[in-house]
Amino acid sequence: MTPLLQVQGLNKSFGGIQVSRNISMTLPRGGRVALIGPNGAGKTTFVNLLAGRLRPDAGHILLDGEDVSRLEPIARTCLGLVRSFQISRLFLDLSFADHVRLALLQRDGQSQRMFCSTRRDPAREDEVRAVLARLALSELADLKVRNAAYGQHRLLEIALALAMKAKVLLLDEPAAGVSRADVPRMLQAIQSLPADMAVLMIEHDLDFAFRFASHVVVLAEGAVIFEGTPREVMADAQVRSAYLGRYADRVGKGAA
Ligand SMILES: Nc1ncnc2c1ncn2[C@@H]1O[C@H](COP(=O)(O)OP(=O)(O)OP(=O)(O)O)[C@@H](O)[C@H]1O
Repeated sequence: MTPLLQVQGLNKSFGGIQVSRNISMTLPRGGRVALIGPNGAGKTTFVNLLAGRLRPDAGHILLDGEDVSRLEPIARTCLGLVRSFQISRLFLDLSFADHVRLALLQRDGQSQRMFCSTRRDPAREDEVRAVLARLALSELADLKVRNAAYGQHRLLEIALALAMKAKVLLLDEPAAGVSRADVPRMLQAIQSLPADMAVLMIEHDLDFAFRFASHVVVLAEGAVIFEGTPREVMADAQVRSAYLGRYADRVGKGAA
């Protein structure tokens, strides 16, 4: 079966410095993959290439077999390759339910309707409630984004990807900046996403990444240096020296 997402030989340079080196990987339907690596390894650049914010110098990105490498970000989003919404793009004076409603309207190609009609479609309202409930956000339905906590904003970003019916969700450090107490809730939210949605997450918090992922890709100096299960990644000598060092030792001791 064709993998949902296929990345073939992506290269990207900035001013003569190669930041992505011949990156290839696949993501199956429902895959849960963490992308890890040291600072400057090229993780964000890679996600920018996938999402369409950057164009590769060479290589291809195929979604469901269709080459999307030259498409604009919005066209990729419409095909189901969705990057988690950035907090800076939320509307402070709209509620959580409003945001989900807008995402559903956009998904269904009806976003112009919000200007033409104030009538609420009962089926859509059911869906708004279902999306919020899935992420345990029902109680915040009427809360304006302005009055919500940072961790709640980040949960809303995931709710929007759910509403958009993402096939592949790209998450850029979902736990970053979230208070320690809220991290388990974030993990739970991500784990509650539909089983057929593939999720690729960049994450510096390795405990978080390894709890989420069944497969881990390690980038260093722009290239994939290792892929495997969290256990295999922690056991690999090259990965330990390039990146994991103290983390793997700490976890190893903790487990002993
Ligand atoms: N637009 C750009 N122009 C020039 N250099 C860039 C640009 N974007 C990224 N870089 C460089 O590319 C390299 C990889 O950066 P990138 O942000 O992709 O790494 P990263 O793995 O996401 O790092 P971090 O974990 O610190 O966020 C870095 O050396 C960075 O300075």
